Amino acid sequence: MLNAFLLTVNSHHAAIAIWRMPETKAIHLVVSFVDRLPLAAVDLAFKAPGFVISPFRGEKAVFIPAELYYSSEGENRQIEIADTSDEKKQTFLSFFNTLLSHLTSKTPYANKYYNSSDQNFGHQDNQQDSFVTLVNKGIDAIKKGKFQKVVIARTNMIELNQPLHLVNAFENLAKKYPNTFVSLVSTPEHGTWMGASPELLMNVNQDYILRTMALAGTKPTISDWTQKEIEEHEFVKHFIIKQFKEIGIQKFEVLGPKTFTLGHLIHLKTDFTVDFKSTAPSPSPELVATSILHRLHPTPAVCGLPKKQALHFINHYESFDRSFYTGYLGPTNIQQQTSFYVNLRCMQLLDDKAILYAGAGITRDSDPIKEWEETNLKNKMLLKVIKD
Ligand SMILES: C=C(O[C@@H]1C=C(C(=O)O)C=C[C@H]1O)C(=O)O
Repeated sequence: MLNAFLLTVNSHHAAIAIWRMPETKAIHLVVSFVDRLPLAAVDLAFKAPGFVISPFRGEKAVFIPAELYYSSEGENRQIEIADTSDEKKQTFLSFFNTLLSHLTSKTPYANKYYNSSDQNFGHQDNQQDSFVTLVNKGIDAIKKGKFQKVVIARTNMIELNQPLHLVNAFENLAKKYPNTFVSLVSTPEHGTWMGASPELLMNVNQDYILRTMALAGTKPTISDWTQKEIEEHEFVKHFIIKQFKEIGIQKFEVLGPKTFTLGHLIHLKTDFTVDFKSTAPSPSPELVATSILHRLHPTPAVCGLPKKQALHFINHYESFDRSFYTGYLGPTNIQQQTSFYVNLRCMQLLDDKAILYAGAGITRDSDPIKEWEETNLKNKMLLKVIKD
C-alpha cells in the first residue's frame, strides 16, 4: 500500500507525510495536491487536519493539508477525503486510478523521490577534528560564562549505491525502533526526510491534556551515569518548568527522570503532563498551547541554555544549515490530537546520498571525543536501515 501511495504521489507531483506513532502499529499518511504548501507560524487555534514540519530556525513551518488521509490498523483501513472543488475532483479521480493500477499490478518499488539538492552541502562533513574543535570552542564559551549548555551537531553524508528503497527503510525503522515516532515526509519543494524520533515536543488531545518531555543526557548502554548527564538533563527539565510558570501554569505532573533505551544509547527522560483546560489562566486553551509550543521550541535538548546565546553560537559556528533537523514535525488535528516530535535521528535523502544529522549536548564537563562518539552512535540507528 505505501509503495503504491509513494509512486502515485510522485507521478502527481503531490506532497506526502507518512508516520507511525510510538508503541503503535498503525501507519498514517496525508497527501496534498497544493502547488505551494502553506508556510506559517504554527497556531493551534487553526483546526484544519494535516501534518506540520518546522525547521530548526525561523518562525514558519510547512503545513501539508490532509486533502487525503489514510490510516491502517491491521485489516482496518480508512481513507478520508477533504471537501473539495470540482476541479480537485478530477485530480482525486486521476490519483485513485493510478493508485488502483499500482495496487493491482506488479509495480516497481518507490525509489524515486523528491530531493532538494539546491541546498549547500559544501561543508566539512563527518570530520572528527572540526567537530572536536567546535566542542572545545563551546566548552570555552561556557567557561567564560557566555551560556551554560549548547548542542553541537554534525552531518554524515553516505553515498548510496542506488536510491533508497523508501518503504523498506520506513518499515525497518518502525520495526527496529517501536518506541519512536517514525516519519517520512516528501514534498516537491522540501525534498525527502525520514527519521525515528524519541523526543515528544508536545501532544495536545481533545480533553486539553498537554504532554511534553525533557529528553537529554545520553550514554552508551555499557557505562554509568555521571554528573555531566544529570546536569545536562536538569537544564532541560528546569527550562520546561520555567516556561509553564511564566505563563501562569502552576499545576503539572512531573514523572522522572527515567531511563529510555534506543538503539545503542540510553537517555534520561522526564515526562510532563498539564491539564490546561482547568489550569490555564487564558481564555483560550489553544492560545496557551500555541504559546507553550513557541516557548519550548527549540528546547535546551537541541539548542542550549540560555536559548538566545546558544542559538547565536550555533548560527555562527555550525558549518551547515540544520534545515528540518532539530525542528519539529507531526500530525495536527488528526484523530482529535496534535503531536509534534523533535526531528532527531533523521536523514535527508538525495538521489545518490543520504545526509544523516546528529548532535550532542555540550556542558562545561563535556569530553569532546565522547561527544563525537555519541553522534556516531546516534547515526548508527539510521545507518542500520540504509545498509539493510
Ligand atoms: C541532538 C540530538 O539529540 C538530543 C540530545 C541529547 C543529548 O545530548 O544527550 C539527547 C537527546 C536529544 O534531545 C540528536 O539526536 O541529534
